[in-house]
Amino acid sequence: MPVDDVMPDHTLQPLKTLAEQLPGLLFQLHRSPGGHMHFPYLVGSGRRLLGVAPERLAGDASLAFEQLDETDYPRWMASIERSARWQTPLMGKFRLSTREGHDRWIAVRAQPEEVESGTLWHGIMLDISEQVAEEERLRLLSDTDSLTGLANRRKLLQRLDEEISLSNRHALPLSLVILDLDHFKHINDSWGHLKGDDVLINLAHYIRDLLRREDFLGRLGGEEFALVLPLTARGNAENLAERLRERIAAHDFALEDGKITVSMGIAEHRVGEDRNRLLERADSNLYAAKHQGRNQVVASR
Ligand SMILES: Nc1nc2c(ncn2[C@@H]2O[C@H](COP(=O)(O)OP(=O)(O)OP(=O)(O)O)[C@@H](O)[C@H]2O)c(=O)[nH]1
Repeated sequence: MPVDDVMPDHTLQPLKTLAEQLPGLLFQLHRSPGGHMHFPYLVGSGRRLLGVAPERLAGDASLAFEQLDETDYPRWMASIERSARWQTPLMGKFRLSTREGHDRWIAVRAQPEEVESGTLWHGIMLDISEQVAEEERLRLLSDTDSLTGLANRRKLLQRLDEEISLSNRHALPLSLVILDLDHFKHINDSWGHLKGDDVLINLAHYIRDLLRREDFLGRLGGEEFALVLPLTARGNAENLAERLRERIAAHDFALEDGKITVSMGIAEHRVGEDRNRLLERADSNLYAAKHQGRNQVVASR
């Protein structure tokens, strides 16, 4: 039953004024047993987000649902079905593409009621785009190394775990490369810590630009980086690492006559192997590369 029918006027007017201040809208959504939906009641400034005149939505809700992102649409239709069938609250969020071309995130919470003519939901939609953007900013911050802008250790290990689980499930090749700057202490000592930082930043960007999109580069810590190479067997990882090593040794990092070189240890994941064992094997190959004179790639163990 629409709100206007049950509320006295003196209560209704403040409610409407209040709703106009909401970053969203209050609504009733009706669904007939045959599946036709319409919005008998819509109030609040957020109505304009739906991009369709409320009078038209009063006859046909599908005009609003058509604005949903193509991945959200089937999900929401299924949620509405479920909520009607089990009389459970309808809740979640979806993305709306507005006419101005910005995506907005809308949160919905609605309670279904069985009525003679089908199901009637009473609910609220709120524009939560700012909160979602803030969550995304914090997520990025917690995943990013602040000096180089690469994935940090936490994110890198998380990605490695995901790739290991894919590799275990589908027996797909996966390689890990650990890359460490040679004699970096000497660079800091000779040119200062700030220059050392510049070298780390430039090296990170230089390597990233040489990689494919599927390859994942992160900073493990200090002057140590790691490359996760999905769908890459040891031989191919070795070719890539060798190419990187040569390019880095030839690159001008603006250190007057100083050159930058790197050592790398490679390990290809073995089905069933856990992350720590894989890291240990790559690390021990890196140690061998350092021990054998640096500026080289080792993939043997
Ligand atoms: N500028 C700068 N230096 C860092 C950073 N993190 C670690 N370092 C320095 O990296 C150096 C690492 O030194 P070592 O572990 O002795 O290694 P190395 O001198 O590269 O020698 P090898 O790895 O054996 O070739 C130390 O001087 C650290 O202070 C950083 O974020 N910025």
